[in-house]
Amino acid sequence: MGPDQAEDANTVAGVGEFGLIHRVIAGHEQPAGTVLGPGDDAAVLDAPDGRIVATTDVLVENVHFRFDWSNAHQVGRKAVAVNLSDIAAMGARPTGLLVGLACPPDLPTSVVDELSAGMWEEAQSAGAGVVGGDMVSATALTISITALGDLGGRAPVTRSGARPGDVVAVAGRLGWAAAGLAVLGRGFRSPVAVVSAQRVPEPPYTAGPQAADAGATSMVDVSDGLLADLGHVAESSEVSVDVRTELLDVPQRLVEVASALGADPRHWVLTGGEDQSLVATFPSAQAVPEGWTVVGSVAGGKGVTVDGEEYAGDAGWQHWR
Ligand SMILES: Nc1ncnc2c1ncn2[C@@H]1O[C@H](COP(=O)(O)OP(=O)(O)O)[C@@H](O)[C@H]1O
Ligand SMILES: Cc1ncc(C[n+]2csc(CCOP(=O)(O)OP(=O)(O)O)c2C)c(N)n1
Ligand SMILES: [Mg+2]
Ligand SMILES: [Mg+2]
Ligand SMILES: [Mg+2]
Repeated sequence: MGPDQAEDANTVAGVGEFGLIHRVIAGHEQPAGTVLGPGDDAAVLDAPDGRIVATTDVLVENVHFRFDWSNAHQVGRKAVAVNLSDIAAMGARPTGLLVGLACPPDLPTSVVDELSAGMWEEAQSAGAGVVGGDMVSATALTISITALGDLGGRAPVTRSGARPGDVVAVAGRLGWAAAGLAVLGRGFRSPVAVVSAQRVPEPPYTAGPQAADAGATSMVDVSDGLLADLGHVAESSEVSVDVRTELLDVPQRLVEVASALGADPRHWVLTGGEDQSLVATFPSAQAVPEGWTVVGSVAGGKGVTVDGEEYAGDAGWQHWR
């Protein structure tokens, strides 16, 4: 760090580790169930049924977000949303978040403030709070979040419970964030509906516990792409999954954006990540709760097909490819 950064009270280096921690832990009311929030060596959360769900996702600047595409508040919301969709995908309700922030020294403190505000907004929308974290120096802004959730006495819905004869259903949007990524990647900022979806996903948090209560046999959130994430269910459950395109909604908005960009909207719906929707399997169509749409079925065998055929393109996002 140069002396300039240490002296500039508006950068993270100027404020220092503990100054930064004070900024983010003050001024928020913890939800009921948080016995002890940030400030001690660990947080304490009530876990009435004695079982806690825990998950971690890391976001790195220029890999998961760009500040010329999104502002810090939006990035904060997204960082929380991608974690809380994993909690929902187990059939649980989010309770608390632990936020690891690795900041370059010249990062303005205003960015940390906005990130923190966005995180709190998204957390509170799902009934959770930020109960702790860590602040360190780094060369690239990195956000590592651990989310905790309460199963409320439910059995966890895993990736491995799908059975031949089950139906596959989706709650939430598909393809919107991918359309937004394509738009932003070409230097455009509109249409705002798809760009907003890329900036801040809208996971159907309550649909996770709802599906669990309805007897979902397996569930996963769609972070990498419907086909890619169903691939994890198929592998873990030792079944095959077929997605029927006649059951898949390809929204008019996506059709329009795709036609402007010369892209295939169906490809976004099938393989686009980052909408953080939920896909689950249910023993029958009658068991599928309101708000969920049947998109396919489970059979014996292996792998994921579309209309009975292997999909020609990539099934979803993979790092280092
Ligand atoms: N470094 C790691 N150490 C241990 N487990 C890991 C690590 N990275 C990923 N996992 C586990 O591998 C599984 C798949 O990870 P991932 O594809 O990131 O899931 P998701 O898309 O739900 O975030 C998860 O159970 C995750 O906790
Ligand atoms: C700057 C930028 N480039 C590319 C993307 C697209 N992108 C980055 S990560 C990702 C998939 C999901 O992220 P991952 O880290 O795999 O989350 P997980 O599956 O573990 O939940 C996608 C589609 C983006 N959001 N921002
Ligand atoms: Mg992950
Ligand atoms: Mg997941
Ligand atoms: Mg992934």
